[in-house]
Amino acid sequence: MGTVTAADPHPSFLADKDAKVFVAGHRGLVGSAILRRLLSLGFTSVVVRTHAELDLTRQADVEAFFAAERPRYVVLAAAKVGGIHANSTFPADFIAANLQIQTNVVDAALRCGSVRKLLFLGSSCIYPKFAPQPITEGALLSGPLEPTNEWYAVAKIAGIKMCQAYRIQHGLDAVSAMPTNLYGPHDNFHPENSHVLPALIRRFHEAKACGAPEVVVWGSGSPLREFLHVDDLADAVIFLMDQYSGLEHVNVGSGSEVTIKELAELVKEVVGFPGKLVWDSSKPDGTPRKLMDSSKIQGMGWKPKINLKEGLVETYKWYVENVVSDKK
Ligand SMILES: NC(=O)C1=CN([C@@H]2O[C@H](COP(=O)(O)OP(=O)(O)OC[C@H]3O[C@@H](n4cnc5c(N)ncnc54)[C@H](OP(=O)(O)O)[C@@H]3O)[C@@H](O)[C@H]2O)C=CC1
Ligand SMILES: C[C@H]1O[C@H](OP(=O)(O)OP(=O)(O)OC[C@H]2O[C@@H](n3cnc4c(=O)[nH]c(N)nc43)[C@H](O)[C@@H]2O)[C@@H](O)[C@@H](O)C1=O
Repeated sequence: MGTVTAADPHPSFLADKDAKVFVAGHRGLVGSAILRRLLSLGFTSVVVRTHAELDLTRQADVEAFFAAERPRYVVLAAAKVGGIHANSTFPADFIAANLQIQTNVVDAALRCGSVRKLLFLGSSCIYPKFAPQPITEGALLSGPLEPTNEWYAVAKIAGIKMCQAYRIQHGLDAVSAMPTNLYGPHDNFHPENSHVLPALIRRFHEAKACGAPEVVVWGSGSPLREFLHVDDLADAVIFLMDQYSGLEHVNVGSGSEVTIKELAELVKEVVGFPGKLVWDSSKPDGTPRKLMDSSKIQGMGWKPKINLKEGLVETYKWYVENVVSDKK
């Protein structure tokens, strides 16, 4: 790690800490974790833009930004993201914004001529609804998608293919990482549009604060989900930026799964809500199970470090200190 060899005259990512790194989406769950990790590793020239400063759906603005900044490395963590309800309610936004953002960024990265490596972030929803478990990278495009998020999934599949096509035709070192369901500080805690874990943290917290007797949880409680703390994902992203240059995307998961019922019981315990759970069966369950096979990245040497209970305790503390206190 971090060496220059005769075969490859370029330093590795981790030996190139003064190079310009563009982290797109640096205020989101994933981008903020990657930014923290890069700064703690000693990267000195991380370039960021808020959505208001640079709308990545605007091709001309993205090209102008890349031509002016000429980054050497790009991590694409900007996307239109949401949970099961947001994905099924705003399909046009999810497919259009994501296709635009990723197409503009990957193409501009090639055109500006300075980019040595780009990492694109997809999601485990790219896989077929009934893919054999645990899901290997080879399951891509082997069956129909989960209907609640197929538009988002199609955009993410196009992102993987875009990286592959630009590698094959132009030699751009563009790699793709497919994380499982993520959580941690700077997550989106919106009551309807967020993912399940931040949604439940907020709902249990607010129910406890106002003395409500029960909390409503969506669906049947039976779907299984695999959760990974975003700091573990950030480590994996840095690891792949440094170590991986392949055509195929790479799964990034924790390897352990819980039912939504087990998750709800755990959040209830961590928040300290004394009441009961009520299930709203009018809400969709989504994919019954999506446990990823992460043996490819684990075989290269990356491993997750944070278990769900400790990650949840820390995330709830962050929520109370940063989201609840901001609302006061
Ligand atoms: N959260 C999860 O569970 C998972 C996430 N991922 C992937 O990780 C990546 C990041 O997700 P996550 O951090 O959760 O998402 P967030 O919603 O937390 O953050 C997304 C970021 O992208 C920015 N952004 C969105 N649209 C634009 C735009 N048009 N121009 C510029 N910036 C924009 C947002 O800025 P602003 O807030 O200002 O709009 C925000 O900083 C995505 O590719 C997602 O698919 C993969 C698996 C699971
Ligand atoms: C990462 C992944 O995330 C999304 O897929 P998902 O895993 O189905 O996402 P989710 O976190 O929203 O739900 C997980 C499960 O949890 C249940 N559930 C219970 N109660 C709440 C609740 O209050 N909110 C939410 N959102 N879900 C709830 C919910 O009914 C479902 O059974 C994709 O759209 C796409 O964005 C993607 O790639």
